[in-house]
Amino acid sequence: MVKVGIIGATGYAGNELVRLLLGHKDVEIVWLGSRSYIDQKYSDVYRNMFRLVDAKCLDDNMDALAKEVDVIFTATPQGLCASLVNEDILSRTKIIDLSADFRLKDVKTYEEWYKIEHKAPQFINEAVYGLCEINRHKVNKNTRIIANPGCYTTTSILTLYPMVKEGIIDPDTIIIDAKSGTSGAGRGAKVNNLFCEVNESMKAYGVGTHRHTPEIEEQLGYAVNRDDIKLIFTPHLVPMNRGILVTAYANLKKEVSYEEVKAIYDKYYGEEFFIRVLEKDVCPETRWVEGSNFVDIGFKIEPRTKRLIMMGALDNLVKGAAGQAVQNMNLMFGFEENEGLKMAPLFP
Ligand SMILES: NC(=O)C1=CN([C@@H]2O[C@H](COP(=O)(O)OP(=O)(O)OC[C@H]3O[C@@H](n4cnc5c(N)ncnc54)[C@H](OP(=O)(O)O)[C@@H]3O)[C@@H](O)[C@H]2O)C=CC1
Ligand SMILES: CC(=O)N[C@@H](CCC(=O)OP(=O)(O)O)C(=O)O
Repeated sequence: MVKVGIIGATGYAGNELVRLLLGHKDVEIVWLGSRSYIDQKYSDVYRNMFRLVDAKCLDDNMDALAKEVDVIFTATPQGLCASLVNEDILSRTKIIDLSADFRLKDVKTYEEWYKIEHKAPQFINEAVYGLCEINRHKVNKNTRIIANPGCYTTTSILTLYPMVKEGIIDPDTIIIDAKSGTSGAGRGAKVNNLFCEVNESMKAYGVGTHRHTPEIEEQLGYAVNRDDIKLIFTPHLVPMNRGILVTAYANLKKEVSYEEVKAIYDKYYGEEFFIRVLEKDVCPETRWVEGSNFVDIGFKIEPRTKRLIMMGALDNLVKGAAGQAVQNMNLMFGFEENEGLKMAPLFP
């Protein structure tokens, strides 16, 4: 059995990790790390775990944890993983970081967009950007650190990547309109996320400044060997618990038919367990992926404006966080990539 520790187990992404790992046949959770609930029973914090998890929450001592487990998940705020990790820890255990600390390859870009000093830049190059469907060849038993992509970026990149890579769209014209359920903002109390602030309303935020913009630009840039792609990314907060919906627009570089675009999506994703390219004229909906590790993708050619409209939906806490992290763990330990992740979406 692979021994697992979770730092940030009491957050939304952490709780989702616990839920998924409980259903994984090769894993034992031995450390539930917290900051605010140390020595309290985990199932008192999350009553969905009553009679399923008997353990108490421990602290976030990564040095001690590294001596006990084979892999540590960090589901913690930006900057924390980088402030804890060191060479001794990485020589003992693997790290799958759900935050953004190791996602951007340029430390200056990270510090500029996150407004925090990076405390472990020496590990940035080593970290693998764990977008499994694109980078799985880079993840294996020797991988020590995974930068697990987040919810908006996973949806945006997977939806756009084949079209950028195959030169169907002009990457300098991309506009991404994204919507997220409120769990995307975490469990911490914030006025903006109170029921009356979110319910029956919708709003854009981080307009022109959201920190996921450079991450999407960087990853799509790798598809065409460029480091200067600039795109617009506008996230919106919507009154639902879970789910991300991305609608992306870009200019077509040439005239294409439905069959040509569909053939490209099928070439990239036809064999992928977790990516479902939908049938003609079917638009992805968050409700059809909720609770699962699936990403649903659809598209429409808009001949009047010579644009392609690409749509993607996933569950921010599963494929956008904990599910993708477990998928990466499976690759790192040589398990079936979908072990513990085969569940069908919830509905209603
Ligand atoms: N929510 C989502 O949909 C997604 C989240 N992510 C990323 O995952 C990470 C966690 O997000 P999320 O679960 O939403 O956040 P939450 O706010 O729900 O949880 C944060 C967790 O981190 C712990 N924590 C906070 N500060 C510290 C600290 N100084 N030392 C130790 N532990 C600390 C908290 O402990 P305690 O509860 O004990 O205070 C809690 O367990 C973030 O980096 C986020 O960007 C990525 C993709 C999607
Ligand atoms: C609704 C909401 O507030 N969402 C968060 C994204 C959360 C997240 O998952 O961030 P990472 O992908 O970087 O880990 C935000 O916009 O900051």
